Amino acid sequence: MVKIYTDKDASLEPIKDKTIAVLGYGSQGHAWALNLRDSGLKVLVGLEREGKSWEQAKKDGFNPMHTEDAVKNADIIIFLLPDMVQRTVYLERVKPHLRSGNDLVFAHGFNIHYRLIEPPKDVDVYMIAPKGPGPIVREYFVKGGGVPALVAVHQNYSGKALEKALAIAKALGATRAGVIETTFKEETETDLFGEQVDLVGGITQLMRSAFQVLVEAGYQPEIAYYETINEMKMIVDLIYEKGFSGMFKAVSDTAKYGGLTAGKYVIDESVKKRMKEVLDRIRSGEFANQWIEEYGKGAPTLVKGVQELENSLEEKVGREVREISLRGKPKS
Ligand SMILES: NC(=O)c1ccc[n+]([C@@H]2O[C@H](COP(=O)([O-])OP(=O)(O)OC[C@H]3O[C@@H](n4cnc5c(N)ncnc54)[C@H](O)[C@@H]3O)[C@@H](O)[C@H]2O)c1
Ligand SMILES: CC(C)(O)[C@@H](O)C(=O)O
Ligand SMILES: [Mg+2]
Ligand SMILES: [Mg+2]
Repeated sequence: MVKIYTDKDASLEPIKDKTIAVLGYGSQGHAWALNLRDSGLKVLVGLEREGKSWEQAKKDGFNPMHTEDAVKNADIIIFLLPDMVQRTVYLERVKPHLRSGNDLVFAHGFNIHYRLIEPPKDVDVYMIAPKGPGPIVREYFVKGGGVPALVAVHQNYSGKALEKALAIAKALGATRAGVIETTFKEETETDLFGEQVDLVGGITQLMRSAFQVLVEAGYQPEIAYYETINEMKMIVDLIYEKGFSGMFKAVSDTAKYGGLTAGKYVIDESVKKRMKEVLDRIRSGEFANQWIEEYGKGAPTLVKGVQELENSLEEKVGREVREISLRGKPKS
């Protein structure tokens, strides 16, 4: 059984007198800066320029500063910038000011694993990778809980890198749930795989395809939305809390039988075969190269895909239907 670190296995001691620079104030950045500060740590927010994130950080009571200034004043530097931005910021703003004994910290292993960032030998390099979106990392913390995370050490110059990773995980709230040790390789490859075939790519495509089939067959879009998209949350909440068997216990025998038979027909071995191809492309570095190239061209596929999604019938209908279903959701 894998070792799961919880609050009792972690102490803030190794980082309590350190200054921490959080670079970026987006999805993860705002959650980390706020959680670490609420845990009593000294946090600076470093940003490239004044703008939306800068204003938000100010509203949240930080005194945001330019990246170099945060780096010069920090012992621990946390990269919470988009993965494609981290290399340039590292080379131009972080590396020139790095001091022996600094810590470079990541929330995802992409830049280290694919060697976009190659740190000097005299710094610690480690990761705390939350297994959930940034806003939830903040929400759970505020409510007294925490989102689970993975920790990994790439370089242990001080000999204390794991203790410090666990300390940050504790300050983030992650050890209130559970933290598992991994490697940069395992985190990077599994995280990319999960978000591509399942969490972000797979689920969106599955729900949109099911919605489109019903609408194209003449059913009302609102009914199709309730059925194929809106109810997913309740089903996934049951899986989250009680596993697949718990979810199966909550649905009818008709749904069980139909689900078992049609599910395997739709998501068949050919889907698994393509999932394996996706994993191969991640492991070989082909996906990383493709994404770097796409980003270099201004990310046209990403921009077009998001626009298409935003203008889709399912999003239009969703905006109306969500108002209705959120009205019914109990406030917690
Ligand atoms: N989003 C998540 O929930 C999530 C979950 C786990 C791990 N991660 C990892 O956390 C890291 C941060 O991801 P995120 O989704 O929070 O980032 P994000 O896209 O929300 O980051 C936005 C921040 O980066 C700044 N930024 C954006 N473009 C920039 C540019 N060109 N130059 C300089 N600064 C720029 C913005 O001002 C903002 O402060 C990544 O390594 C990601 O893989 C994210
Ligand atoms: C929240 C996710 C999908 O788990 C994360 O990996 C990301 O990249 O945003
Ligand atoms: Mg990810
Ligand atoms: Mg992830």
